[in-house]
Amino acid sequence: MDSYTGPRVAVVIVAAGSGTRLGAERPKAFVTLQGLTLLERSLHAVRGMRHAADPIVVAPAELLAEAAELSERASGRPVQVVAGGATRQRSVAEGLAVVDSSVEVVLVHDAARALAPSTLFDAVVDAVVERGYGVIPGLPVSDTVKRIGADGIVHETVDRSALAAVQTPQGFPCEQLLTAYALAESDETDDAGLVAAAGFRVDVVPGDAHAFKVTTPWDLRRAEEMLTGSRSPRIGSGSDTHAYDPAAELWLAGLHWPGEPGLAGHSDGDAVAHAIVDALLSAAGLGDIGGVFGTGDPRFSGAHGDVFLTEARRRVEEAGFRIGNVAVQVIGNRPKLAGRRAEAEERLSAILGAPVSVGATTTDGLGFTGRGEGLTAQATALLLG
Ligand SMILES: Nc1ccn([C@@H]2O[C@H](COP(=O)(O)OP(=O)(O)OP(=O)(O)O)[C@@H](O)[C@H]2O)c(=O)n1
Ligand SMILES: C[C@](O)(CO)[C@H](O)COP(=O)(O)O
Repeated sequence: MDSYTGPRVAVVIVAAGSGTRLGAERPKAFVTLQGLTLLERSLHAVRGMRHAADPIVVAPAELLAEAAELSERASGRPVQVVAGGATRQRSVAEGLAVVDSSVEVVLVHDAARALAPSTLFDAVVDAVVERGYGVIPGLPVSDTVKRIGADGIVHETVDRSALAAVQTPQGFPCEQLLTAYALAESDETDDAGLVAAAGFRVDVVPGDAHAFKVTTPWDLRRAEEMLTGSRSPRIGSGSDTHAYDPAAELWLAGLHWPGEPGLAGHSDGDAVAHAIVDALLSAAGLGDIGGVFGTGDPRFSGAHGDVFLTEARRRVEEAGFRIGNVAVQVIGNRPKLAGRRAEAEERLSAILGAPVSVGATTTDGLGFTGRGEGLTAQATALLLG
């Protein structure tokens, strides 16, 4: 952003935790939420900021390469990625170690708060600039809070009007945060704790309910539901026609059909797969198969349908969609699909991770399909946001 005249901002995104309470197969920041990892979603929020901000990603040492690739894709440019430490505080310190000396405001953000909106990041920067000290987003505590003993006995009710449940991004003048980390003696669960311990003032500003931390499987489900409900479903349609080529092998609906005349084409001519790819891309607003894969690209010469379907799925998921279902109809005299319909549906559903139904019809001898010159497939795809 050449015309940007605001403060120089860096956002340290801590993504090096293991996510033991989530219990997923991958470290939490690398778990996907509607097709994008928590880390990518956090980076999208940074990218959407009104303020120009440089993200710095702190990732598990063994996932540095993957983190760099995801970060570059989500940010549209190379991103500094460093290895984290054993605690959140150590990980933040590793990120701060590479903050450029010209940076004026540093935000520290949990990758786990993947749905925190860009507006919250901007509001925190604005408040830090206006006040000249640290600010943290917080929400009022709505439950009654009790102080309890180790034995589970309730000792007292805590005055909740004096409490806030604090979130990230937490923002600070760069120098104050660096000083606090340099002086750190205690192990705090947030950055504001260290900054306050170093003697600097920190204020709470209004938080955002979307900035909740994905900690448990229940939180992940809640995040999924919020995303599903937040975008309208989208449908798309696609069709593909190929002439029969008796000299070629037939590949259709991801299956090989020995003894049947094949279909002519740059790839394997699988009209069913290609129609589905077009339906998926159109539903996501990502163009069409020719634009995405290009018939001139030698990588796709002779490629089977699963190559195109897998890449189309990756792209729609990367765009934040989940495939709801796909329906496809084959129009032509051959092959007779009925005997292998279930097999075709199973194969296509496995590739797309969503139900695919396959039907077939003829055209009563009319047109090119009726004359047995070729075959058409028409597909409709539903994407959920
Ligand atoms: N050594 C650590 C621990 C945590 N974090 C990051 O700090 C944020 C908040 O931590 P938390 O939600 O507690 O994540 P985990 O430590 O991964 O979770 P758990 O305590 O369930 O293992 C997360 O984005 C996490 O990736 C980190 O970068 N390095
Ligand atoms: C920084 C934080 O997200 C603010 O609420 C929180 O303290 C992190 O806590 P955890 O102990 O790492 O779960």
